[in-house]
Amino acid sequence: MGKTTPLPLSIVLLLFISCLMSIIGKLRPWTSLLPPELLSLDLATRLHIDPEITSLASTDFGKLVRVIPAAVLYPLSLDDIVALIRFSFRSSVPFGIAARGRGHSVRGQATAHKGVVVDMRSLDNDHNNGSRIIVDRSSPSVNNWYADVGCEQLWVDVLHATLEHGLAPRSWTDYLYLTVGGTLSNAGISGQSFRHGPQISNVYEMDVVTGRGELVTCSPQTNSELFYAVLGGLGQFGIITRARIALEPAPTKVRWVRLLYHDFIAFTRDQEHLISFNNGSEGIKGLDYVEGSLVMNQSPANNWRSSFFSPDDHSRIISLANEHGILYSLEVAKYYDDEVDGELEALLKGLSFIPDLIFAKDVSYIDFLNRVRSGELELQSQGLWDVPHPWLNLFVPKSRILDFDSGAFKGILRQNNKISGPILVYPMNRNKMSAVIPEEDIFYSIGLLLQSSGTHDWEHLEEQNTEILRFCEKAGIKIKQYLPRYQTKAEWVNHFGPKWDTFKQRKTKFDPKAILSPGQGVFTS
Ligand SMILES: Cc1cc2nc3c(=O)[nH]c(=O)nc-3n(C[C@H](O)[C@H](O)[C@H](O)COP(=O)(O)OP(=O)(O)OC[C@H]3O[C@@H](n4cnc5c(N)ncnc54)[C@H](O)[C@@H]3O)c2cc1C
Repeated sequence: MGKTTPLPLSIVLLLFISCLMSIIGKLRPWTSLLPPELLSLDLATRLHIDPEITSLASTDFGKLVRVIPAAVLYPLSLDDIVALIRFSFRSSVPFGIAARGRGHSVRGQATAHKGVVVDMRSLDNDHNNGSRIIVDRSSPSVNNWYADVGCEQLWVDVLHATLEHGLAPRSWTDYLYLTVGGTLSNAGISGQSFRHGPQISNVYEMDVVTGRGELVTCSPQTNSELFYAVLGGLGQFGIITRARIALEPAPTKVRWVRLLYHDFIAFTRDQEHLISFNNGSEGIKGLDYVEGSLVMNQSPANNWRSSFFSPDDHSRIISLANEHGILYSLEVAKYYDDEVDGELEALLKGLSFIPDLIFAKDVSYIDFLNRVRSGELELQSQGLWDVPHPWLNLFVPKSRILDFDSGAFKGILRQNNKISGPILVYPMNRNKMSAVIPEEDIFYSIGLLLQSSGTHDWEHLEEQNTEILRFCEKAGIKIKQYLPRYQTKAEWVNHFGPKWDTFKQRKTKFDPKAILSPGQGVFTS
């Protein structure tokens, strides 16, 4: 055996110091940003400070901002979330905590500067024995059928689990790969909202961990203030861990129809007529889904939201859009099991779409609800999904929608010709909506779902958004933003309007140290 020579003392010392430096380097975020006592908690092994992990949690689908947290918690159970919030609440220097669903916000709403991001998806683990979606249809009344759902669950998984019982939620988002907790913190809107209200209007009960670290069950009957605060509450009052979602019998098929218009007045008149038959009013059951979108040069009729038209129809529509500058595509759906022709014909009778430009197809209920997924997968395969998304979502009062069309659609968007992505426009009823909306019975949801072609050229789309907002301000169009991220307190106060005082009082009650969802920027700059 060869003789081993001991390393010179200076090298041993050097190695020791470099090891120490690397450990201190790793610990630095703890010691400098979070109280070191956090390490003594049970959950410490599930708190990660690795720069690769904190970097992933520093941005979102929008790819417009970057806010680095001190750590990311991968909770094993609700106890971890309770312990973390309680710790921050009791600490002399509380730190921010943000629940992160899928991080599909676009302006850093699920981030926590120097705080802790809680990766909610990790609750979907073996520890919970796959019991995070439980369907109950034991009641004789359909109005009492529900699913108890963990808020880290994706809506697509809720759909599959409930369909096994022949049931499904009533209200949806267009895209299903969003978490239940994430959309319930905003509103969750789509073409069903005119009829059933947004997703936040279809919840019976929730479990919430408040900013004091207390786990509370709330409903319209019990702890109702917390219940109404949390739904659409931008994550400001508590982390939702379970929601009881209203269900209805699921249909098997959907007749999906698109009607094209060149006249915006006729288009909106028909949309408003169609949403007037909601929930059996005037003895007619009405449609199950009503939306609409613009068709123009850089916003083609087929896009990632859905490739509805055949190639031949698509070329025909594009050449007509070029001729008119803009076309408007009214999109409706009627659910059914056996027969739909007569009922649908009666509903669409007398509408003023361009003769012959009506297109229909029959699809399964699942394929209809999950219609955006194939477009997403295609963009992903082309490397065009993970690009900046400077989205702008607005609610515009019905009385000013024609002015909005002239100034924003026919004016700014056409002149700039910078559009790239779907542009949605569809009406909703105030009486179904509890989120922040304009002061009118009917208002339009406008979604400018734009994306940049590369990673850096999004500024010009953002300038266009600013131009649209300035136009509304100058023209006195009292819009409300959906999913906003304001920079100043004055803007938030203006956003909430008369609801601001209640919002603030509830914050003092449920999260007095302003720990939760700091990325929204409502109570933290
Ligand atoms: C492709 C795409 C399509 C979309 N389509 C629609 C649509 O049709 N309709 C619609 O309304 N919206 C739509 N959205 C927007 C979507 O509703 C929001 O992005 C929403 O935030 C859901 O995303 P998320 O689950 O990733 O939540 P995140 O972005 O992770 O979180 C959003 C906010 O909620 C908070 N939060 C997350 N989970 C919880 C929880 N359990 N408890 C309390 N607070 C929580 C976060 O801290 C953050 O402030 C779409 C977004 C994308 C990217």
